[in-house]
Amino acid sequence: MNSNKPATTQAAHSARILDGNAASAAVIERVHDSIERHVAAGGRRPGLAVVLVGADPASQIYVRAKRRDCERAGIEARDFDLDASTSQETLLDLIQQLNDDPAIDGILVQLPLPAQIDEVAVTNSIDADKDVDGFHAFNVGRLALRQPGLRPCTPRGVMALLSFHGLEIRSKHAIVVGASNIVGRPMSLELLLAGATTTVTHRFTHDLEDHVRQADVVVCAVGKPGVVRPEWIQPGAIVVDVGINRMADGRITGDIDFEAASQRAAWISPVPGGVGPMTRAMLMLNTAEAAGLQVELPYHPHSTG
Ligand SMILES: Nc1nc2c(c(=O)[nH]1)N[C@@H](CN(C=O)c1ccc(C(=O)N[C@@H](CCC(=O)O)C(=O)O)cc1)CN2
Repeated sequence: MNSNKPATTQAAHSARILDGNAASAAVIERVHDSIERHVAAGGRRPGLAVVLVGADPASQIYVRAKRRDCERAGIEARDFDLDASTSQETLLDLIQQLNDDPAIDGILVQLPLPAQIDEVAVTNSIDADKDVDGFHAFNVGRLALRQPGLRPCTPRGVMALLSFHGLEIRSKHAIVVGASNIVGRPMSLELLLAGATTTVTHRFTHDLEDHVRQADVVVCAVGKPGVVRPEWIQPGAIVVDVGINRMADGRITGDIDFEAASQRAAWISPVPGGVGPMTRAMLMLNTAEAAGLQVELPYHPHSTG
């Protein structure tokens, strides 16, 4: 070992990790505590209907994990696994039964649905008070009008992940890359609600690079590896990667090169282990709230306005 080597090499900067596994475990524990207190006091255990249509491999993984989360949280999961050829009418009939069932507090229909079924018709057929995915037009409207009710799980999970790590968003310039109904649009509403100056980019946006370069907070939800290049990220930015891309070898990766972006960002969420577990934890939280329970959270939610 050469002890005379000049100490000129600087340690490479590495971002701090937005740890979705730790944050989600903390939320699920609080949901569990609240439910067990309620049940010990003679209350009914919350019930979640978990509906999977078809056998999409990714959906099967997510639904299996959600059913496991229900066990951890003390929520009664009722499983409905329907054939890929199920008609829209059959699915709407099932949702009507679940809407009318007093033992069911939340209804989750895993997306995407097979092509013969209209997703909008299905999500809007769920009783808005049981809409634990927060996709019903009424619940999205509430979020838009600063009267949040049941909120979409992924955007709520991103906000919870930031809060869990003590990150303040108010007055920051945030960019949401991708404008899907499930993530991008409600994500922009969450950021607005938290007081961020919010830009949403989408497939018709010119000069994505210019927008990303100006952002203090980058939330990327496209589902395309490399869509945001690491060199566009402002030094010290917060990077939240919502993308989940399955590689040929079975591994999953996000939309942004994690190693390279870590050299510039102050904080970054990994894939796996970032937003995905938070999406699931928010489903548990929404179900407890739909059942009328108050859950004391392990973080201070962003103040709204
Ligand atoms: N009804 C819904 N459908 C879909 C939603 C949703 O919120 N409600 N969102 C996405 C997928 N999604 C939720 O279901 C989801 C995505 C990822 C994860 C997750 O736990 N990811 C893990 C990795 C899991 C793996 O190995 O693949 C991680 O990132 O660490 C959970 C849920 C579309 N559909």
